[in-house]
Amino acid sequence: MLLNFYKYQGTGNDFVMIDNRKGVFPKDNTELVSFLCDRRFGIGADGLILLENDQAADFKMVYYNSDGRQSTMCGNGGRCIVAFANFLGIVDQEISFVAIDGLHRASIDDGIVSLEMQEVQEIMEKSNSLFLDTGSPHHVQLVDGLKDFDVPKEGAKLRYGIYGEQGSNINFVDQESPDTFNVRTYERGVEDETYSCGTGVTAVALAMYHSGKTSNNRVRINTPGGKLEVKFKSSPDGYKEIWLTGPAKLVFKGEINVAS
Ligand SMILES: N[C@@H](CCC[C@H](N)C(=O)O)C(=O)O
Repeated sequence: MLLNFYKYQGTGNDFVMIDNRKGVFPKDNTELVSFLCDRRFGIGADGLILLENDQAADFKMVYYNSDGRQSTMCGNGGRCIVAFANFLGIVDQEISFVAIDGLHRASIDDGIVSLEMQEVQEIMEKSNSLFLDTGSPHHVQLVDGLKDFDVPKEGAKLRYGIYGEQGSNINFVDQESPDTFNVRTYERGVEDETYSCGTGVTAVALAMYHSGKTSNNRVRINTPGGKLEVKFKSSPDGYKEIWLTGPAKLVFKGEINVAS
């Protein structure tokens, strides 16, 4: 069977995107998703995203990590599926879609996508890190020498060492200026460093504000794959109106032969 796909990337976090509005994709086929994401034998990506019909919103997003398993919310993937929906002509300026963590609003302007993330009520402070869930679980830790830090090794140690079966994504951070941070992320379910992680960048922005490293509620984040911005409102019961903004691009489209 020939499978049509589109390849998108959002600040270097890349995804196989499939229009599954006809509902023909075998959603429980972990092996197939892992093959499609394989960078040697398949298309290659950090994850795979299905665009599906939804009764209450413009569309539904189903996200898989490259290990082939469905996972929690993907911020960069959410920005890329908005660009994909715009390319397919199924949305206009103001967009809403349903993901595993609920309804999201979004907008797109000349390839730049702003995505509203779910509210965050709790940020856990540990001895040298913070932990919060921005749609996916994130460990946030300031480090010296981020540029040369062994993110795959140190990230795996923490992901498997202190976060049990569920695991967590691991973000290593250094501060560039009062409102700008550099971030490198080890991603659960990719089990390696990715060029960028949207829910991770969102977690870093909130964690840095929460711990007083910045007093700005509009935070710039540099990742190896590009620049993102997170703005938010702080309230007595947490953080809301959290918007993740950055580029999302179609790289290529194609078809791939898969066993039917
Ligand atoms: N790259 C994503 C995060 C995707 C989910 C994450 N790997 C997990 O399993 O928690 C993003 O941009 O947020």
